[in-house]
Amino acid sequence: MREMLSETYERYRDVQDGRVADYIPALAEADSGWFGLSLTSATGHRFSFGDAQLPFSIQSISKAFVYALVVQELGHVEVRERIGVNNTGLPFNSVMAIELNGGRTMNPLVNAGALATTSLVPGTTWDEKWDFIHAGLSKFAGHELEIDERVYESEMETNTRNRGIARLLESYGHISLDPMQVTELYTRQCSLLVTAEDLATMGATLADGGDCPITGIDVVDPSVSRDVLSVMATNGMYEASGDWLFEVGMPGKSGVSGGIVTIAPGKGSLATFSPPLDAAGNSVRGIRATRHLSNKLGLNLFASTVQ
Ligand SMILES: NC(=O)CC[C@H](N)C(=O)O
Repeated sequence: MREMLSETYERYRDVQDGRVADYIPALAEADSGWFGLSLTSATGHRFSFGDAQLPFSIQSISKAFVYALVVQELGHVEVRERIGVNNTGLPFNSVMAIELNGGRTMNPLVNAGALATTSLVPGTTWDEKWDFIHAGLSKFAGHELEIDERVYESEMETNTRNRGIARLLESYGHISLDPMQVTELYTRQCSLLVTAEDLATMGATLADGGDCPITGIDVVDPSVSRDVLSVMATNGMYEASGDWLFEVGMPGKSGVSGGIVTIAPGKGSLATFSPPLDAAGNSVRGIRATRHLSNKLGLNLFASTVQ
């Protein structure tokens, strides 16, 4: 397996396409050459190559895991009614997606739906809500995750658009907490530091029906994992989710710092890290490497044979 990861690394390391995100100033400092691959099986075996132990802020990938924790608390009927499960067909930070849909969010994996999902986190104070998110995402990863305070401050200074989205949802009555508090919580969850190895473990927890294969801790129920994976399949790569599912054939979730986590249900998870992004905000090397490994390992859920 390690040879297959190293072959994939060599195959795509020289790809020069894509641009490192710079709308959050601290993210612009990333090296465009960073490239890491990690795979964790549902039985807890791990294989890594390249910059798989380099920490980066989790960004949008946090949305899938906070959604899991909220569905676990509130149940999938209520969360589906409130947040939705359909693709917007629009960029991740779209305001139009709200306006075109009667003031409602469409799904939990773009900013509007993620802010609304974070507003449903249990707890009476901001600190309690934050502890819930922090402890929950750490359980998925199998150890306590740290915060990148620099990324947090940098995004807090520039996240006027997300504050606007939260305020717009408030105007429609579709957010369950003060919009500024929600934006802070959401920005903080996006600033948690992970490595590709952590992401692969988080994904393997979903692949294994909610049990972390490294610690054995039961983080969410199997029915919650199932819901999260279906929402990742339809929305995990924003408006490019159809292209992704067509090419890779597995649920995945990306973030603007360059991470992608992909889940082979029942089998395990593959995580990639490479900062240069395409126009939709998905890692260019990450997409190519995952597509290649999906084909090589026969992981496409829609394929009957290895092609
Ligand atoms: N696509 C992303 O990873 C976006 C996350 C980022 N924190 C934002 O809200 O803009």
